[in-house]
Amino acid sequence: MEMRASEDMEIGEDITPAIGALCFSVNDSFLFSHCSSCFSPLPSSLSHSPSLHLLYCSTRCSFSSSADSHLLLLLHSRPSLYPHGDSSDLRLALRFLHSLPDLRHSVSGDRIDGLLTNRRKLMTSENSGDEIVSRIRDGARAMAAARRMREGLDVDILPELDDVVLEEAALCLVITNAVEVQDKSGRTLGLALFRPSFCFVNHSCSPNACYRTSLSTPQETASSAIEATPPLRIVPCSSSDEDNQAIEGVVYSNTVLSKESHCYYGPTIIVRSIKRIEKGEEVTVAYTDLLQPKAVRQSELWSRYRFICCCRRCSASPLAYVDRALEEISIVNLASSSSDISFYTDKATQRLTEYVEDAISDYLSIDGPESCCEKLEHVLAQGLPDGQLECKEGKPQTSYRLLPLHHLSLNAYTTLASAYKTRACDLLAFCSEMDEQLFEAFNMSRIGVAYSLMLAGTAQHLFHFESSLIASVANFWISAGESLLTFARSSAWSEFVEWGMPASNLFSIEEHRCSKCSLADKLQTVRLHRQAEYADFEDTTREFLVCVTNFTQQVWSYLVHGCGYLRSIKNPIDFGWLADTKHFNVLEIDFHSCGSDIGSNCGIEGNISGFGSQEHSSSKRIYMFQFGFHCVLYGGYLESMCFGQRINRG
Ligand SMILES: C[S@@+](CC[C@H](N)C(=O)[O-])C[C@H]1O[C@@H](n2cnc3c(N)ncnc32)[C@H](O)[C@@H]1O
Repeated sequence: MEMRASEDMEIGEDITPAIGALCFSVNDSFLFSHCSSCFSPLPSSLSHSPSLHLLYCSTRCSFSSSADSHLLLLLHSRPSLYPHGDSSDLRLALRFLHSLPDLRHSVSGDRIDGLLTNRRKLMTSENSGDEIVSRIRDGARAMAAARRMREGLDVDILPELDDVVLEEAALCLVITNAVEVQDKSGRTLGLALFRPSFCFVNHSCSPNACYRTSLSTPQETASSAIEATPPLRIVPCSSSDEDNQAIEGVVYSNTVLSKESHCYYGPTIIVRSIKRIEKGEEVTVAYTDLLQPKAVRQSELWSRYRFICCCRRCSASPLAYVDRALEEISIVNLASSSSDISFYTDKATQRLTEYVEDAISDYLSIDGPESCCEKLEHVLAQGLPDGQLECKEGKPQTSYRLLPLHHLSLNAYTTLASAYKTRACDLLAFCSEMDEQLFEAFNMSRIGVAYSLMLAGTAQHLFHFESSLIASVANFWISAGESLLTFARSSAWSEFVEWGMPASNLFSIEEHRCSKCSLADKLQTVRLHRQAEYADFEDTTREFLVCVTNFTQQVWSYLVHGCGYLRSIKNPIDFGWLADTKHFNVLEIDFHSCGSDIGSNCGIEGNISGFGSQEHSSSKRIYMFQFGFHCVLYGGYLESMCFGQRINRG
């Protein structure tokens, strides 16, 4: 089953109305703070009285009589029943089963009520050792026990595996179709199963659509019911008779769906085009993070959905540039036969992955951010630490380095941007006036800003080759912009700039409006007309890049002062030298020949006092502010393409 466009569509158009959820469930961690029915935050009087029962915000919401509350009691008294963590998918599967009017008529082949369970593929005997299979088995037994408990039956004797086929199928259906639901701040609150119009949309690693979820309370839903609803512009399609039979009657016509979607409250989902789509073309979304290399995407898709993606990007031969960039490491001084290359590359990649993951996990431990920064900067600057990869006897020491666009480098930038920010906040919490710690905190924020720019710049480069990366790029530019704005507005500047200006001067966007680009006007149009004009997208991007190239020249060396790895990056928004194929030869690549000068130093050297006083100039601060303003505007412009009206940030 798949969904095809019923008409031509431009970039940045909603292609479905708000599709309602069939059922939804909050994550375990929000059970006592959010309504189990509509996900709205609970009044503090309720959320401060921990209970083993599900909590609801109103009587209207407390209608559920599925076995989900019994499941919670059961898992609390017998945790060994389901030792796999969060139970929201089990509760969602129970709610789904409970919502079916007639189970006998709902099950058809590998589908329940038209939705694919994928149970046949997920539970085959050759997969029996997989983690997901034991999770489904244990989950299905716990669900069956909870259903027995609701019927008042004995739960001391656990049901046999053969007796939990329906529960197993419902859980497989949830794993195959459910989507995470976020609140306005981007926190994942829970899971939802949406109507078939969304569930029939397949995956691609170069998708032409994306989706956004939103939440509404019963009151908001009632008031929005009077608004005009956009049409459903996709239709289900299948060449299989079995599928067509199974979905008969469950796919709603445009009119019915338009009306019915307003009967729901809680999560809704809207699909939106991120590329031009022609009538009859399949509409696809991403089920996995598109900034991962092919092997990682394939492995994730296989373990959860059991399919091998054959999309345009995955089947490109030779490998698509973006995928090469995300996975290729540089090997310097490799003196071995060509047959050994892939052996060493695989081994080095495995070690680099372990090393980076280990460093990232340090972040959450006590004193973690500091050790995390040290390790990550070390691996970025120097590659695998000595002795991490055994070499054959007599071979010269080989160096394995991550290239700046490698997916592990991208993960490292994300973590470093956040770790430096955390370290700065921690330091500021303990320092009063101008002292060493204030300098250090300022230093940390500065490097954090530089890493967030690296992330945005590298993603922008990849986006040029793979336009479906738009949502990530939007997010990275907004984060980089927000970091720059916060840094420029920081009151610590007044300690360094002799003829400093008050930070309040850096709040007026109008005063600093750019005369060289039209980004601010573009976003204003989006706000006024609730729809952007994306026809001149390429021109807008070009204008933005011209402006930020200028800002980069003004502030980059200041931002990366004293940071060994970042100093080796000449320009964080120009990675054109990497796209030059000759540099991609794994044997030839050498940072030094690519305009980089990674030395033995990494991490921050010295402190801010090492700067000349002219470095902390008011003009630097203003450039920083204008740079941030551009990044937030451009990120907001891209975000409005992917998500419509969610352009409230900045
Ligand atoms: C949410 S459903 C999508 C609709 C589904 N094709 C159907 O028939 O109902 C997810 C399942 O669809 C299938 N699927 C999605 N994208 C696919 C792709 N690119 N290639 C092969 N199978 C895919 C997988 O079986 C996956 O578990």
